[in-house]
Amino acid sequence: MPTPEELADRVRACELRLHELESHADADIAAAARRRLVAETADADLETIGEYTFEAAAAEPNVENMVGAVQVPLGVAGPVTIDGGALSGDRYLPLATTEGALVASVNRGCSVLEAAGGASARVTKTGMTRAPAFKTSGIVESEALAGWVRDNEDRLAAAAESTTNHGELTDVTPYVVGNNVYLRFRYDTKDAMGMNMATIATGEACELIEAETDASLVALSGNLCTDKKPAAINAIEGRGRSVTADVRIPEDVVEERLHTTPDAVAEINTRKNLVGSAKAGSLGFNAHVANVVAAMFLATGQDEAQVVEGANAITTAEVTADGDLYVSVSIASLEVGTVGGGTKLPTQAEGLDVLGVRGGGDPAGDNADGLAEAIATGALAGELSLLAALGSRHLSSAHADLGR
Ligand SMILES: CC(C)(COP(=O)([O-])OP(=O)([O-])OC[C@H]1O[C@@H](n2cnc3c(N)ncnc32)[C@H](O)[C@@H]1OP(=O)([O-])[O-])[C@@H](O)C(=O)NCCC(=O)NCCSC(=O)C[C@@](C)(O)CC(=O)[O-]
Ligand SMILES: NC(=O)C1=CN([C@@H]2O[C@H](COP(=O)(O)OP(=O)(O)OC[C@H]3O[C@@H](n4cnc5c(N)ncnc54)[C@H](OP(=O)(O)O)[C@@H]3O)[C@@H](O)[C@H]2O)C=CC1
Repeated sequence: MPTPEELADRVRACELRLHELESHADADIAAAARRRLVAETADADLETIGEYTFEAAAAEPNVENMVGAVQVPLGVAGPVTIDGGALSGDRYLPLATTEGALVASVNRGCSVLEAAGGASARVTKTGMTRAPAFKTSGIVESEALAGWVRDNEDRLAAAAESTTNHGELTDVTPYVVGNNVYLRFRYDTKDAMGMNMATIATGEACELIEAETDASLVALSGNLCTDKKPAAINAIEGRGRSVTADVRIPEDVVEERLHTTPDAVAEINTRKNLVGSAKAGSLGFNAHVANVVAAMFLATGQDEAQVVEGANAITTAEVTADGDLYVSVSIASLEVGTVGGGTKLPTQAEGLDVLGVRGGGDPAGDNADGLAEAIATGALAGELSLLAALGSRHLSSAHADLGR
């Protein structure tokens, strides 16, 4: 086995390319060799980046040109009682973040949820989408293609599902724009977030379409999916899991633990999260759902670029007839999995263990539903705490005390 320095020398001599080192040494030595080369070029010390605790080989499906690992501090909020469709009982919520005051805020929110008897959570819609773009000769052929798709959903399902043991095609919706046709395939991907699964399955279905119609495939992803970009279609139609968490909090709990009133929280929610967001043209009618989505995504091995879709959330708050505070958070497009992607990495798998949702669920899909419910509960806690901090005018002092 060559040493890192010997491998680095061979790259310097142009005998090997930077991404070929794993073919000549184990993954840890390859990473060490790359670190040397990068440190030399950047004139930087990368010692801490090299102090990772898992075997580099474990990350081979997740990263290329590995040089080490970035460590993000991990905190927990809770425990909080969740009455979910898939997840029930007390859970600590794992949150990986560098934003001081965030975990404290979610923790305070969880303590309020506890004092109110816990949160309820349910997944209301499931489906990962992929929408290839087809080119036709014009509207006559576009309309014919849309018709062919509607008449042949069974054949498309058979082709798509031939590539997966778990995935099920649930719907194909055509969208026509002149000589462009976008077919939005939707799959139940069970416990997988499902982007690889849906992409591979859709590729197979596209071969059938090209064989049977005159349309030609331009791109397997035509952006109407929509992955990793802000898009109203996800906020309206959902993508991944559509999930809601809610709670009803007695007035005295709001006053004692949040230093504000149900009226103040409801008014701030309307003027900030609803009217303010509408005026801004935002898709996120919430305060900071992305904070919890991002922190729990990092902690549990989700695809962090999909925080974009995870921020498509609406927070509602109202005072009930007997003066309590009702608050809900509905995330329209939360793309989560408990198998595949980054979920197998050792620290991320332990993050899933904190919630009790590592791996495949029984029945399949239950663990990913449970993860979605836990994230929605964390988002609810975060919304409550931040809305209350705005009500009690504690936002800037909280961040001055904890975040600097
Ligand atoms: C900071 C607090 C919680 C203080 O809140 P407080 O009520 O003054 O604190 P407290 O000392 O009375 O403690 C209350 C509870 O908070 C928790 N707590 C308190 N301190 C800690 C700590 N060190 N570590 C862990 N948990 C903590 C804990 O649950 C504690 O209960 P206890 O366990 O003691 O019975 C509150 O002021 C707060 O939540 N502020 C809001 C901060 C926040 O939500 N920041 C989020 C990021 S803001 C942002 O990124 C987005 C933004 C704002 O730009 C979006 C927008 O435009 O809206
Ligand atoms: N390809 C693309 O365009 C994109 C890819 N990604 C990346 O895709 C990855 C996620 O894709 P994803 O398809 O979720 O993961 P993987 O590609 O890692 O595949 C997961 C596989 O796990 C198997 N599996 C085992 N048990 C279960 C179960 N209980 N439920 C569901 N599947 C199970 C399935 O195999 P089987 O299918 O045989 O049933 C499934 O295909 C991430 O790394 C992400 O970053 C992200 C965006 C776009």
